[in-house]
Amino acid sequence: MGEAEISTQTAVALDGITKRFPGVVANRDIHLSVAKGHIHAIVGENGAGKSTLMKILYGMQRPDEGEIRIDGTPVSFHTPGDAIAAGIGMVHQHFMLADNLTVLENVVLGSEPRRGGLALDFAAARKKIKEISDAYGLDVDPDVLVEDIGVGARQRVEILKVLYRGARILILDEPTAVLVPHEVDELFENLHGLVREGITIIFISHHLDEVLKVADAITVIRRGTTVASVDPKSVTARQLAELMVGSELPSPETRESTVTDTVALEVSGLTMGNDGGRLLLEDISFTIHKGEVLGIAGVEGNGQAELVEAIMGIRASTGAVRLSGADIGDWSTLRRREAGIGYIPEDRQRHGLLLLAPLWENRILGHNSGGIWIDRKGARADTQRIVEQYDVRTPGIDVDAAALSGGNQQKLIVGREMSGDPVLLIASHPTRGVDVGAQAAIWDHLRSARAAGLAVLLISADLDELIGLSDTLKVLLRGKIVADVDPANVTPEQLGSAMTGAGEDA
Ligand SMILES: Nc1ncnc2c1ncn2[C@@H]1O[C@H](COP(=O)(O)OP(=O)(O)OP(=O)(O)O)[C@@H](O)[C@H]1O
Repeated sequence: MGEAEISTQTAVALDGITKRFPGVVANRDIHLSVAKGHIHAIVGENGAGKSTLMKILYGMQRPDEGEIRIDGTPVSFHTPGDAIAAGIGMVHQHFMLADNLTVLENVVLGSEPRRGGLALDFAAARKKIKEISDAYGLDVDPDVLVEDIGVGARQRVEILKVLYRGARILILDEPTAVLVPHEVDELFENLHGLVREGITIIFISHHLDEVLKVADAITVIRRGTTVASVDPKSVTARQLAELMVGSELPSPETRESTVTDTVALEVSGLTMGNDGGRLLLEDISFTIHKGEVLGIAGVEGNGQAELVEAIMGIRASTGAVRLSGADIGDWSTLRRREAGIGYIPEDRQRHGLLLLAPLWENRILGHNSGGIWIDRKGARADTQRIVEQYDVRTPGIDVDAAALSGGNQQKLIVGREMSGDPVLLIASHPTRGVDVGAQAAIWDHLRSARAAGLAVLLISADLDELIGLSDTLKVLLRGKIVADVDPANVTPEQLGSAMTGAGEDA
């Protein structure tokens, strides 16, 4: 490739990017070239340096070395504002929309310069939104409240928002993590619509099958550096995973039931009131035996969070919750934990970790009765064990949790919650954000704990995970269990449609 050709066709060029953090080189001499109008995927293990690289491209972090060129022109970003001005937009994994505002208001607010209290020109904004959604085939109704639309539509609003601000290069951070299969297909259609109109898309994903399906080019990052650029047509998911890890992967285990007759958790008639006249949970009953994984499938926001909070005693509910036969309905959350409930929360940054505390202090989080006596030595030794056993990539146990990559934070939480042989593990999205190798390792840990008698309540948006791990599978829709599904005989597509209520009346 000659220089001239690169400068006319390359939307983004990263040359020799290096970024150091204390004890870690997050990016080491990265070279990446993204062709204009391509969908370019970035894959790599947890902690490989993907997010850091994207933060550098979006002006959230400054590189220590290296050059960024946009459409051939060298740029230097100090803030995301600089990146946005250069035509770069970022869609984060956690949507940043205000539920109680309309789509139009969400798109306009935060992107319109407010001069001297002038009213925003909503008529012009509506016209522009219409133009953008027509041009790119993004189906959104500007006048609905965001709280009334589904996850896939919210994501379209986020994309529209950055296009509205003039982005021509979109960075998407694990865009499919929260979507059900048909929404993934819709998203991919939308992405194809965007690139046809000359938009360039860079996306990070751990879902290698999807990457192979949608990407025009793939770059693999391993331990901070770019190790390969591959053509999706010429590799398999397994080969891609092996490039990420740098060695061959073990073969997955087969399914074997370990369900016993001993009831670990019994939930009966669990009901939680009222969100504007609608029950958040309605008459939920099930039992989980020792050695059993009970999976709950559902589109996010259908009562999963409330169910977990009710069982953990975080939110009030009626009905009964029994752990190993004891009625724990009146117990505090801490007492429930001490009685043997491990809890992997949905939002690891808000509820799972103290980001500004070192890893070993995070080991104690939620597991200490509040007395003044803290067993530092024990906590440190056990943190070291978790780091090794769960392959948490970190310079040490004294760094703050905030310094770990997302996937490594997750591995730390899983390791902590599996410590001390819990009776019951409540696992909300236990492998969200972890790479395929770490996911297989966490599944192995869960399977062997299950074989030793652990009962697991599994909530996950990853349908392969739900189907692969669950002994019993139930579908939660609008706060009710609407279907029992046999995990041995269901495809992700069938499960996906049960989750959206498609088979509800069948
Ligand atoms: N603010 C920070 N301070 C210190 N170290 C950091 C910081 N941000 C990232 N790191 C380290 O840089 C490395 C790369 O992290 P990064 O978040 O870029 O990985 P990633 O590939 O996005 O991982 P994941 O798939 O888990 O999200 C990791 O070792 C991480 O611990």
